[in-house]
Amino acid sequence: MPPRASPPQAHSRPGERSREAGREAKLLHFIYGQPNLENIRGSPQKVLDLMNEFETDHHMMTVGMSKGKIVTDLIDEIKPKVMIELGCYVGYSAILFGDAVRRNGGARYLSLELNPEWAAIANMLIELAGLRDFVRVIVGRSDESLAQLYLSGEVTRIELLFLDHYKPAYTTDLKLCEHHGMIRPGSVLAADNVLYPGNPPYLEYVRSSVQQKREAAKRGPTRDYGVEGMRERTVASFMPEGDKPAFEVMGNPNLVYESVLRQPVGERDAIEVTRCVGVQDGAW
Ligand SMILES: C[S@@+](CC[C@H](N)C(=O)[O-])C[C@H]1O[C@@H](n2cnc3c(N)ncnc32)[C@H](O)[C@@H]1O
Repeated sequence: MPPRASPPQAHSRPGERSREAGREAKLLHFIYGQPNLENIRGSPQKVLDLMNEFETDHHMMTVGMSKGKIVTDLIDEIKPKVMIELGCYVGYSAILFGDAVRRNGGARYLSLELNPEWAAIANMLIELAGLRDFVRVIVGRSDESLAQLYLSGEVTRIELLFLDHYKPAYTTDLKLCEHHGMIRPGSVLAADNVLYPGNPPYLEYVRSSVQQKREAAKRGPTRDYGVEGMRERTVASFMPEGDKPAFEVMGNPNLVYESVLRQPVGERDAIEVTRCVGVQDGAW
């Protein structure tokens, strides 16, 4: 069964932002149809401003400005050479964060996206923003792309990872990175949508002690998504029904995390910022 392109479409009510099918391509026409296109070319901020303007009457799945600021502050602090995001969509966060990584002396922004049409739209906007040589959109499912990045030697360590894709895959993708030794002291994770639509299994995992994770690991490696506490609609988004992670993973329960919720004022959602601060020796 082919992957579902987007979450089930809700019909918009009068006064609500449009959820019409194909609005991602409409965004591209809106931006490329601007009379002053040459003024916009090469300016990430001008492209983002137009995306924000389009969002005033269209529902888009972008991280937005207030939550985005939490991540750009992290980029200013960490100055990653390479940053990875899971879930590109039409490129809003790739442009916002890719620009910040470049400004901070970084080398590359890698954006992993399942849907090739949205990846193509993102690429056109990334190009317009002048980030074509800096941001690379990798089409495919995140677990397979992460494994490929590791096995090819392109990424052996996570500096800063932005998680914003299939909600049940946050924990399994993190465990996959742990399994390959990509998460080390100093690695930072920023996870979007942890309050809305919510991601209880991920929050539980990153807030668990080493002891609690060792206990849970006694059940052995899993090849299942944890979906407890998630809405059916969230679980049914993006991935084919009955999908399983590509790999059986265990993770590394010995990693010590410090995790905090960062919720902008007036925002119903939040970003969970998790720092790996150590490794505890010992078997489990
Ligand atoms: C919330 S949107 C990302 C928004 C984007 N980060 C932004 O702020 O502009 C989620 C995206 O994740 C993609 N996605 C869902 N599951 C995925 C997976 N397993 N691997 C890669 N991308 C996935 C979806 O196709 C969608 O484009």
